[in-house]
Amino acid sequence: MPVSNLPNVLEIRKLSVQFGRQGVLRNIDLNVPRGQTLAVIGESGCGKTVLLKTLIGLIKPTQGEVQFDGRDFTKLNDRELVTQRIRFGYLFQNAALFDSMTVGQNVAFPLRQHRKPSELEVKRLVLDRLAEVGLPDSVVVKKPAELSGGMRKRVGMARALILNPEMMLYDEPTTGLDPIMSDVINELMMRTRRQHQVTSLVVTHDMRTARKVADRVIMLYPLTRLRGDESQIIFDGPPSELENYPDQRVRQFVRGEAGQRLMELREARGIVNEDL
Ligand SMILES: Nc1ncnc2c1ncn2[C@@H]1O[C@H](COP(=O)(O)OP(=O)(O)OP(=O)(O)O)[C@@H](O)[C@H]1O
Repeated sequence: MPVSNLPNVLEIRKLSVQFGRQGVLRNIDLNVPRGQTLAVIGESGCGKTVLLKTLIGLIKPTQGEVQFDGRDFTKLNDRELVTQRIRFGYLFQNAALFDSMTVGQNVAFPLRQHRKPSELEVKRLVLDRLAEVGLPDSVVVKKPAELSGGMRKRVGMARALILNPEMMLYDEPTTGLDPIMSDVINELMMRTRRQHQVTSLVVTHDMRTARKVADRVIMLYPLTRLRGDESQIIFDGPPSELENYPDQRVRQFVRGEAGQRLMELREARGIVNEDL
């Protein structure tokens, strides 16, 4: 069955997030079918990470609902949130490993926090997950500082997978990695989807990642520069439609062209036909 025919696991309704007087997200409506890999793109500061954090209750929305598997996350108390959050695996932007712990302790951390495993079970699961992300047993005793950026991301991924999440959230999974290591991470995300049948949401600037791993892409636009009350999601479709999409803000973003943005900056500064 095509992924799009599956029921929604995530339903976001009229979601708005505001910090003081700064509006970041406005009236976001989004349904994500179970098993889909959705990439969220958009320029720096448009609210991609805020969206991700709001989904798992790390940020409270000003308005709206986030239904995961039929449960409104915005209505849960802190204790319920902790229990529900283990259904998500979160790969943070910089892998966010604990520097003072070994790799083994980092990967085992969620397991020890939320279950009561025997030491034998911990060892087996940690080594399994590390093998799954292509890391040898020998890294278990190392500290994160001794690893390369790509290895740290993979350790972060092993940790995110240790409790068998239903949904994976990736925040800039390839940022700061060379093209080969980025592709290793892309392949791992695809394998994780196949092996664990997870739904995935990938926040990324990396168009290679969006094109390769996603069934569907949404592009968010910064609220401050939206025209009137148009939707903040200015693109929603398969990656193949990005390149020639009629909205030039989308085309220029995916092609990495500054055109529209330069014009807006010139307009804001009252400059016409001049270099910035
Ligand atoms: N906890 C917070 N308190 C106040 N403002 C915040 C908070 N978190 C994010 N912001 C603001 O919200 C805006 C959107 O931030 P966000 O991190 O979601 O952007 P982004 O699209 O993920 O950018 P990038 O691609 O650079 O990571 C920024 O202006 C940021 O300063």
